[in-house]
Amino acid sequence: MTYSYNCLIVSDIGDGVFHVQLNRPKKMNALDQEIWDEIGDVFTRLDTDENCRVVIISGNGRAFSTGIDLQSFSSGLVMDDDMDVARRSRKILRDLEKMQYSFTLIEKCCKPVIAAIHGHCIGGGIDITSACDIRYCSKETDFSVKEVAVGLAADVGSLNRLPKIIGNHGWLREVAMTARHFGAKEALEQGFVSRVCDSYDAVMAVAKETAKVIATSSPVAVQGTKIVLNYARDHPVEESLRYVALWNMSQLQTDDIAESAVAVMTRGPKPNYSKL
Ligand SMILES: CC/C=C\C=C\CC(=O)SCCNC(=O)CCNC(=O)[C@H](O)C(C)(C)COP(=O)(O)OP(=O)(O)OC[C@H]1O[C@@H](n2cnc3c(N)ncnc32)[C@H](O)[C@@H]1OP(=O)(O)O
Repeated sequence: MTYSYNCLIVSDIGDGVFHVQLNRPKKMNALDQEIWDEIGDVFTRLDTDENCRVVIISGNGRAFSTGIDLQSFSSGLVMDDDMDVARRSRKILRDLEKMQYSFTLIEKCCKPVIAAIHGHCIGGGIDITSACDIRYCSKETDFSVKEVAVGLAADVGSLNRLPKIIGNHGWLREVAMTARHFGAKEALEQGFVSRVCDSYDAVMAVAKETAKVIATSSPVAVQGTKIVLNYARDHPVEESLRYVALWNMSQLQTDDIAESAVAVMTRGPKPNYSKL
């Protein structure tokens, strides 16, 4: 599969690891409609690309992303006067759900997605990274759940996913209601990121290391783990136990288990697992 986009750079960086770079560096990867649509498209395709086992997402230039493109957002808010309230509202609903779904496709992609964050990660940048499986950042990263500062309640994932990531709801409500900026140290303390590195290059190096370990493991096991963890996050334990049992009813029949067991028992190298 070839991946060609206007606002994303997508590269196969080897060992089953793909790198998706947000690429509007002059606008600090602010999110206009085009990049929004491209994010949805690339994760739909990576989901079924059997050469891809893990994805790293990062930003080209000075930032991961400074959130919604405020220029195109404000011009998009000028509504068509010919529409009545009902029709205008239904259009807004459709547009919002489409925008939400682009980021939900990151979560739905059965390949693990690692966010390598640097510079600024603001508003929509938090929405994107909240939908990722693992978040690392560089020590100078500036974070903000900024939506309140631009007059809206965050509606494309932050308010929905952050409470599932961060245990300290008082802290979360404080940063979401004040739009206060916070740094890498605080993001680590609160569990939003799991590692802080010295620079963008160092974050990418650590992300690649983790990605490689995951990519050389059984894709049946890794993808099943993501799918089951997503389910467990949103359902009671009893239901998710049933779900994993039904899932593994088929997935335990994989050759990967016997191959893995031999490698573990003989302390041999990891097997070359078939693509999935
Ligand atoms: C329907 C709703 C769905 C989703 C809603 C999401 C809400 C959000 O995302 S809220 C967050 C909105 N973003 C912001 O508030 C950040 C705005 N940017 C800044 O505050 C600053 O750019 C900065 C991040 C503090 C960096 O400052 P500095 O280092 O001084 O760089 P600049 O000169 O300001 O920026 C360089 C260049 O990028 C353009 N730019 C940066 N961010 C955005 C943006 N979000 N939208 C549009 N353009 C942006 C900036 O205008 C500059 O462009 P020039 O052409 O060089 O002027």
